Amino acid sequence: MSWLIENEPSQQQLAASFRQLIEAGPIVKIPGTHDGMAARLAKQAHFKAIYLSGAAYTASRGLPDLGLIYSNEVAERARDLIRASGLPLLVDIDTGFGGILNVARTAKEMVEAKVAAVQLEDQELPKKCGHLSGKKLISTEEMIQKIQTIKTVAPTLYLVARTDAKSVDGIEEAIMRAKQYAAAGADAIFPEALEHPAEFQRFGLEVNCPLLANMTEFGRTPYLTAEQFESWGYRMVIYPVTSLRVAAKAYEKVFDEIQQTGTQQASLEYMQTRHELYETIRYFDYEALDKQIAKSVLPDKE
Ligand SMILES: C[C@](O)(C(=O)O)[C@H](CC(=O)O)C(=O)O
Repeated sequence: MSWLIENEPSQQQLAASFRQLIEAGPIVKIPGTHDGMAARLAKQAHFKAIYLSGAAYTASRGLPDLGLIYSNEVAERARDLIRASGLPLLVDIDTGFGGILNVARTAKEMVEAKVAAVQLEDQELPKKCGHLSGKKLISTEEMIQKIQTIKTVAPTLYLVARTDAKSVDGIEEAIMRAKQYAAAGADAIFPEALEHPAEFQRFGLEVNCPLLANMTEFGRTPYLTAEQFESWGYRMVIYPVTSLRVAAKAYEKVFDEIQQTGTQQASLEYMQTRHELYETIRYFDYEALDKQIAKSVLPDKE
């Protein structure tokens, strides 16, 4: 799918595909794609759904993940990813960007952007990365109201409710909240920052609802495979910040090389070539749309 040259599914179709993927199994591996290029490459790698991470989105703007952003900004990036890939997108909407009315506005904007699914967390503002210390939670009642609001104003959105309670009040509280969020209408539960396989397993046994595992890097969760999560009953696993971390390290390295040597030549083999780049974004199909643009011929050397 590419915005101007292919038909784009509707929000309802994308949300239904997302739900169907989760229900049908096997576990859905959902990579974070922080921009349109990453979204297209994820599609090229045959992923069936993609994720827009709050941490990666904010970092891509040079900002910390501390609740500094607004729903319309995230919706705009979400729209880019959907236009670029045509894939069902799960968006991290943090706390919903405020209180109940802000949650309602966010949900509406996500539907307008053709987002298939959203992930809402039970932290207070300013929110923090789930794997850091010092988080504060809103009450279970307030989170339930937020969940019900989304279901009322945007019934087609697939809703993943995240609880950060494990690292604040312990696993019993996290399980209790998860059950209440599912009863309030959440389609799936995301238990954040679990630290041991036994905790993932316990959640799987006690919470009777589709579950999402967060396989972020350098966090509290040990590196576990999609197959392991699946064996404990999980239906989705996200790799939220991977694309951004890998890309950032790569350009950190090449910037250093240019500073040190005055040329980027030693890095050419790690780059997407001009040809590969144009293939990814379907450059020539866009060019062909306008007969006034002469068809480009690429230099032999890539
Ligand atoms: C899932 C998450 O909310 C995100 O923004 O992608 C983060 C990821 C991270 O900071 O590594 C999280 O709070 O786990």
